[in-house]
Amino acid sequence: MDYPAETRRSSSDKQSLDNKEAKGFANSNGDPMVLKTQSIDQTDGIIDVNELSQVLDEAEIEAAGQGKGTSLYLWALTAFSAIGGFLFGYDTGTISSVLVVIGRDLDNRVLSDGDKEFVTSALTVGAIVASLFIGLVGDKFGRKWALLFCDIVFLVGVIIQAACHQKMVMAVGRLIMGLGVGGAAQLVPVYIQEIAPAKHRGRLAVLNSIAITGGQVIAYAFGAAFANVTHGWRYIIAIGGVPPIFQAIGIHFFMPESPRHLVKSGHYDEAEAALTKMYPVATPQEIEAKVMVMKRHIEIDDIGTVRKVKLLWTDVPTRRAVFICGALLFAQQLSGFNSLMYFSGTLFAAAGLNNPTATGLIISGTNCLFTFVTAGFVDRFGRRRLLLITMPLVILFLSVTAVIFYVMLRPTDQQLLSGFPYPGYQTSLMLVFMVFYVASYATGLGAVPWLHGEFFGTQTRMVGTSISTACAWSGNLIISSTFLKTMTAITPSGAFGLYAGLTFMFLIMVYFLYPETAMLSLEEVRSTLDGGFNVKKSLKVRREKLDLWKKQQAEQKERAQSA
Ligand SMILES: O[C@H]1[C@H](O)[C@@H](O)[C@H](O)[C@@H](O)[C@H]1O
Repeated sequence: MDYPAETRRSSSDKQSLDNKEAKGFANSNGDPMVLKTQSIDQTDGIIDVNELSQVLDEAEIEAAGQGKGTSLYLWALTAFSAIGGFLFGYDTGTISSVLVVIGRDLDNRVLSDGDKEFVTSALTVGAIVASLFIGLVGDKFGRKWALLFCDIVFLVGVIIQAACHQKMVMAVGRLIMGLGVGGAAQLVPVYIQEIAPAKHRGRLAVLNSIAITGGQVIAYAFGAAFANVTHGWRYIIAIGGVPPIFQAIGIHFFMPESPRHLVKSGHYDEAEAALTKMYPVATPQEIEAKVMVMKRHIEIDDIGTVRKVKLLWTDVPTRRAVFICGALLFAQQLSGFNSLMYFSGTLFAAAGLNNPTATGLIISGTNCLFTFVTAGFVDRFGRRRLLLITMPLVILFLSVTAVIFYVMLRPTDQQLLSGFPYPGYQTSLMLVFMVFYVASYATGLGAVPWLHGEFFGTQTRMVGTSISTACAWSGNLIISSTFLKTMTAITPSGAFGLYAGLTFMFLIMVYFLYPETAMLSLEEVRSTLDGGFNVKKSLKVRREKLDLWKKQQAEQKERAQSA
């Protein structure tokens, strides 16, 4: 459809434009974001598009046509793009099992702790690099083509690793794979957030976290299955080549571009078609309104890469977003979960558990299972509340694990010695508390920080999330490259105690600075950071929205009953 300066609407549509009133925050200029109490009935059905998008509450436009739930197509699309998350999980998950069974296959010698950390961290370095540039690729060529690029890179990384015989070649393969992993980690949540309706945005985005953690479980399962197969680790890695091929084909034939990107590149018809499929109960007018709002934003947004990057610092609310999102993703990593993800095989083998890879499966399985809990609660319950409940539990269970380690390792002078007969009940107790720790991590810190795209305006979403994603991978690098050495330097109990202390520090930050974003439209979320971190205000707006939503639900029910 051509978008003329004027759009004709039916009188019932006009009615629905009357007396709009929605409370929001002040924008960065200090103007209230109350959008808007104004009648345009006098326009005899002809509405200027700019006027229209100013008159309509953008939150309402975002909500328009969503019906009772989210369309099957939207779920399918989210699940399909989350294959990127699955690859992130699978490729970070395989290393633990690979390191256990790799034996003398590289350079014809057993890998040292340093070698293991080196090979493990190579992927993370690649991921940091990718997260810093993939946002620009996604902005220029579109989210889906950037994701296709990641799939190709994944494949190259898989082939190099599965065929390698030297540590250095393995590291190069992991570095290349890291480019794909980091790219997907950055693109997929943003793509999902851009297509998702406000009410279910959290849940849909958490689907990506489920894919990540599910990928890790499957990596462990294959690890266990191939544990006794000669050169089984090569098969474990090679299997990871299947999903990128599948996704690449799907991207070509089925996946629509993010409507926002389509509008940006002037493909209004395609944007409309994509939105119509995503919101099957929306009227053509509602779809039009959505496209118009996007168009208006994009006109304001199109400011060039250098200015966008500058805005990360010069625009104060955006700077706050970079800080809070980067810090939370950093906190996620410094809570130490990936030390278990990458090294639980090595750790449990040293502690004397018979099947270390299967034990790792318990860890990754718990992580995945509890991410479903997040999906169930993140919108209704709120992101902030989930964090404030689960982070103290993370601290508690990490501390208990530290104490158990302390007691268990007394006979070996606080060093974990492979082959020492540690009492079985102590090792099992350690496993139990690690499982509690992982469950609380997965319900909050594991998934919520990946909703970071919400805090940025469309201008800065890609570059802003690039920075916070890079913070996640930097934290990951710190943990993966130091965990084994930290355990030697400050003892295992010291290492887990350290993670507990760091999480405590970040809990204080969340309490004072992390606003609630559940139920708010992307625009409202963005404005929560105007003039401060506005924690109290965000809670108030969320409560109002929730009340309104409940009221609407009750009215709908009443209408349905009386009909
Ligand atoms: O959100 C994910 C998830 O928690 C994964 O299990 C973990 O390995 C990643 O590092 C994290 O970013």
